[in-house]
Amino acid sequence: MPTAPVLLQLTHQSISYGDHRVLADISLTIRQGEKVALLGPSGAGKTTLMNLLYQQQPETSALQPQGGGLVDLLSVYQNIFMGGLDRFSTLTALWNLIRPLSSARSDITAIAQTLGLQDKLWQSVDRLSGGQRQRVAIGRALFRRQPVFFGDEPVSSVDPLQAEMLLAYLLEQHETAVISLHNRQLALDHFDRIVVLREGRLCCDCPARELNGEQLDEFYQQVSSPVSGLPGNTDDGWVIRTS
Ligand SMILES: Nc1ncnc2c1ncn2[C@@H]1O[C@H](COP(=O)(O)OP(=O)(O)OP(=O)(O)O)[C@@H](O)[C@H]1O
Repeated sequence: MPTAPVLLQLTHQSISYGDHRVLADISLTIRQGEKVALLGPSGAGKTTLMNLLYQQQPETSALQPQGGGLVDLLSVYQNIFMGGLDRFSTLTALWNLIRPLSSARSDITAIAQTLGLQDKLWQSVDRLSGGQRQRVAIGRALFRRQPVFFGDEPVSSVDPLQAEMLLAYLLEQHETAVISLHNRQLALDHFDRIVVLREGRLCCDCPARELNGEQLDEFYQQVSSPVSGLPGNTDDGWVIRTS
């Protein structure tokens, strides 16, 4: 089978805030079509890494930042519409604020229905629950209609059943995805590849089928990698690193 083209690539990349090193010597290649889960303890550098990757393909990507990045005083409809702003002229977008465009309206209504938000379409998002707000942010990413999805804990505020369904839907709707999660089982069940960061370093980059929950749990506890016994190189060209 031919190897898919490289979509995103970092080579020995480091990032510091002042004298605080946040990412250290990261080399990472993501190919078209890959579904990559990004794991690691809080503060490990996942958001920083995701932003770095997103900056390589902003025009063809939808980014769902941590917290959603919604505009509180606008409605669910308007927030979802913002995902597609690039496709409309400024005048059309402004007009849409006053009177929703019929074409966008039918698309956004369909997205809201898929996300169980049809009853909230005209409500301002500051009156929604955390899980509902997160679904609006997913709707905005879906309306962006791009092949690549970056999600920073995109389903952390919804209940476990919804999290499974929404994650599966997001992965189905995007050709390539990089998603940070704290739920290790979701990562194992839904992704091809799992990348784990610890203290700004890559400590695991491995096909999901070669990992289990206990190994992933240990990344949150131990200094050394629990998969150090696994082969260093796989047929897919992924390298397992130990911290
Ligand atoms: N703008 C900033 N200025 C200074 N330090 C920052 C900034 N953004 C992040 N950091 C620091 O960089 C480190 C990595 O942060 P990052 O948000 O990338 O981690 P994370 O793995 O996504 O964490 P979490 O799982 O809690 O969201 C943290 O120590 C954080 O305090």
